Amino acid sequence: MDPMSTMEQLVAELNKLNYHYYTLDKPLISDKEYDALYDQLVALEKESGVVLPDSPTQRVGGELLKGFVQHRHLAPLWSLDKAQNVDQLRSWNARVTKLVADYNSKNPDNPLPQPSYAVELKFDGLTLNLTYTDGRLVQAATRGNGVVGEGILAQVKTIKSVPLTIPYQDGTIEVQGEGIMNLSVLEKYNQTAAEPLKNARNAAAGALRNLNPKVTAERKLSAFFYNVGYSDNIRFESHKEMMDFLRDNHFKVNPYISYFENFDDVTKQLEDIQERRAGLDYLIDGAVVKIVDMRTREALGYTDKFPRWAVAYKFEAEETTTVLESVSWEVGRTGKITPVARVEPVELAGVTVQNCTLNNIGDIERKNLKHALGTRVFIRRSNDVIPEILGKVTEESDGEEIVYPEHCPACGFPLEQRGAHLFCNNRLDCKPQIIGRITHFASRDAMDIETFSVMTAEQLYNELNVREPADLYTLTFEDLIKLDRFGEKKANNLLAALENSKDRDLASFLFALGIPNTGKSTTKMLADHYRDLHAVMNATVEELIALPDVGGIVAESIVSFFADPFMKTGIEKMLSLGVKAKAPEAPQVVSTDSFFSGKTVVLTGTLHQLTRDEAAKRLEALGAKVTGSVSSKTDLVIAGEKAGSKLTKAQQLGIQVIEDEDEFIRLLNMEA
Ligand SMILES: NC(=O)c1ccc[n+]([C@@H]2O[C@H](COP(=O)([O-])OP(=O)(O)OC[C@H]3O[C@@H](n4cnc5c(N)ncnc54)[C@H](O)[C@@H]3O)[C@@H](O)[C@H]2O)c1
Ligand SMILES: [Zn+2]
Repeated sequence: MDPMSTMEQLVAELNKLNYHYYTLDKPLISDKEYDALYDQLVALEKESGVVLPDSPTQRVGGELLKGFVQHRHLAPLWSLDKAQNVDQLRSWNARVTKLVADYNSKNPDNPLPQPSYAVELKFDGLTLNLTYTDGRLVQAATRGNGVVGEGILAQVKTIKSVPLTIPYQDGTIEVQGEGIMNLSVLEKYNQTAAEPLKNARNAAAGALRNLNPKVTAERKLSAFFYNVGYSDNIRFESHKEMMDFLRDNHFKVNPYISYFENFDDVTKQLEDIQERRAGLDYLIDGAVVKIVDMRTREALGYTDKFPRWAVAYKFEAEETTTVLESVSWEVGRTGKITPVARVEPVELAGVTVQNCTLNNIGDIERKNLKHALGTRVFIRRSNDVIPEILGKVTEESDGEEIVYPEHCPACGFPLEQRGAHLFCNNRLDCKPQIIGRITHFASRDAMDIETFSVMTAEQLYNELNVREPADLYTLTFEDLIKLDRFGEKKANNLLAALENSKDRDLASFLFALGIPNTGKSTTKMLADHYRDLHAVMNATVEELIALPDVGGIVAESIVSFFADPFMKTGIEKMLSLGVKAKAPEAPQVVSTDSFFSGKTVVLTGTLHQLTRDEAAKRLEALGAKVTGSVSSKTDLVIAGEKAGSKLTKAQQLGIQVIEDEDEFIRLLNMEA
């Protein structure tokens, strides 16, 4: 195809994509894919020197929706030039530096300062432009086509952090920011929504451009503000001054803004932001680098589309689209069946993605994926987690049905549906469940059997008939040495690791058993509370529910786990083979007649003869309750060296204080 026709096609395609993205808030492809097409058009325009009249490279944003009043921005709203990598960022900086040098050679009397830089996060949401007149919010608008936007005042007013009035009352200003939906809010919303939202950006944009402000309010949006685009009366000298103004006027400004004199430090900061990205509660698609000095900004000016004094550094995309090819079903150690999607291989965030999670059948239904085989879907991968399918690209398009299995794919046992999940109840005879249980038992947080892996579990299952964790403790050197890939050393290592594991504490042992719905913190709490394996095994639901953080489901899971004769026999077998399931350290008998018993004690300052932790343990053993802060309920404060505010407070409240460490030790020992 000749370049001209390619360009025409690209322009038509991109304009269609823009319409779906900007006007309908329902993108047809991912940003990553869009950017690739866009870059292709830019390259062709550069090569040919021709720019078609309706090329998207010449305009900002998209068409306005009908139904909203139009708002003409007092100053235009821009798009941002972008850099995909550090080289492109350096080219931007080279252009800036050159323009500044040119300016200075023409204006030697009043030169611009050396460029210095502000680095901000680039929020992925919807641009907001708020108009305040004499301190009152009078209009809020979308960016629209950059010159005219849609008035969405009622919608923006539902954002609780947007100030309706501000202290600054000197005429009219326009303030720009980004309306966003926090990821935690999106997750919560999706838990109960009839139609889950696929993406926080479109969720925010769709909510703000909904004619019904009640819908906007339900989405609980937030916003960050980063620019004063227009003002009747106020001029800023620097970016910093502008940010201070925004903060002083109660706008929510993101805390991650940093300033640099040196361009190399800017690139370091970008790496830092990239590392933080996964921990943020909102989407960012990059960082924005801006020139700090306002006079320099004016001198650099604007192209048709963006300011020359700022650039967006784009991060690797976390979202793309691909075709859902098939679904297979995996059996976990609790018998839970998890659907795993196979997709057409696609590059995403530096790796080739082929498998995605679908969580459970409830998830398939909620995401409207039941008839999605062979259709295009959005997938998302953040950090190292397994990519997730978000939903169909076009809700209307139907593909083949995902057929749910009726029998366990591993053992053929009929499956049972509980809530959103399918389960294979054939616990004693379903290979992946057994392998999963044994592998979990051996894992680091459980029995910590070194060098043990899934492969070991499979080999022991296949060749030595190991069917449950207890069988591990019957293995002999003669058994192991027969196995493939097992030399003398490896066999001895495994036996030694097994021997060591017998000394693991009760909490780890309980965790190793893999009680459904019961994680590490719960097993630790159980061990601390009961201090004895048989006491945990005999606990009743009523008893368990009374414990901290144990709900009905967890209590039921624990009781029915230990009611299972198979589990009981396995545990007794392990005990007889030398597993100790040792109670946590700290004395069992709590003294009731000591100086400290029944007293609420606060430890503060530095002790020299023992650590604060040790002191707390000793006190608890003597029947004291050790707490962190001094209040009227405190009976006694032990003040070590450099004790500060807690000591002062104790003195104010007239609480008994022991400041002499020797005296404290004497009292502790007296009771021992
Ligand atoms: N998937 C699709 O079909 C599709 C279609 C069109 C556009 N897009 C995406 O949109 C991008 C085009 O973007 P655009 O012109 O709307 O926006 P842009 O990427 O050029 O960025 C400009 C916008 O960034 C926002 N921003 C966030 N944080 C900021 C900060 N700290 N300082 C200044 N601005 C900040 C502002 O709202 C501003 O309007 C494309 O790169 C593409 O990824 C996708
Ligand atoms: Zn099975």
